[in-house]
Amino acid sequence: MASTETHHILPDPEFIRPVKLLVVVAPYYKDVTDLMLAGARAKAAACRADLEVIEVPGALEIPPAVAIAEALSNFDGYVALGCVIRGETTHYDTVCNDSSHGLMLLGLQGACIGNAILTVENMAQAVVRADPAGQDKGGAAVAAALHLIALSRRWADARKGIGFRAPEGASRA
Ligand SMILES: Nc1c(NC[C@H](O)[C@H](O)[C@H](O)CO)[nH]c(=O)[nH]c1=O
Ligand SMILES: CC(=O)[C@@H](O)COP(=O)(O)O
Repeated sequence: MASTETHHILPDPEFIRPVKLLVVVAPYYKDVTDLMLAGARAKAAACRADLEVIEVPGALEIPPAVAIAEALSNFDGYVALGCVIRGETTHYDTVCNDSSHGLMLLGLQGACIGNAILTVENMAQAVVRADPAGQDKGGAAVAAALHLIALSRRWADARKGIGFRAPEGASRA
């Protein structure tokens, strides 16, 4: 008669790979991105994720930096930190639309990206959203990237049968 015993399969420690995140910061408004970086670091520490931080001149350079890293390095995911404040011309629209659209295109190709490029009317709006004690958009972007990484690993490992090892003698569930 078939055993009715339930075998609890355990995550195999060798398959719990630490997460490597690349944080791409555009310090066009450094006081704002410093706040978001503090929130990002706190969230990453709480989730035991490793962070590497690089800077680019502005928000328009964030998607290309992510694309280069995705092509040439081995990060599990990316966090975009930037702040775009409307000026006198339509350049605001270009910077906002092209930076967010660029990240979305990379995401649709499988890059795990949390986007905290703030697009605001003034500095007061930016600070409220950047402050870890406020809306903590930097921490939220880390959480978003980690969520996508978890999904990616869940389905990749399932496809390869990786991640779980039944106890000795147990039949694989
Ligand atoms: N106005 C803002 C910019 N503008 C700069 C562009 O992002 C870009 O670096 C430049 O056009 C050179 O390619 N960047 C921000 O991050 N925030 C702004 O408010
Ligand atoms: C978001 C921008 O590109 C903006 O800061 C540029 O200011 P302006 O439109 O006054 O040239």
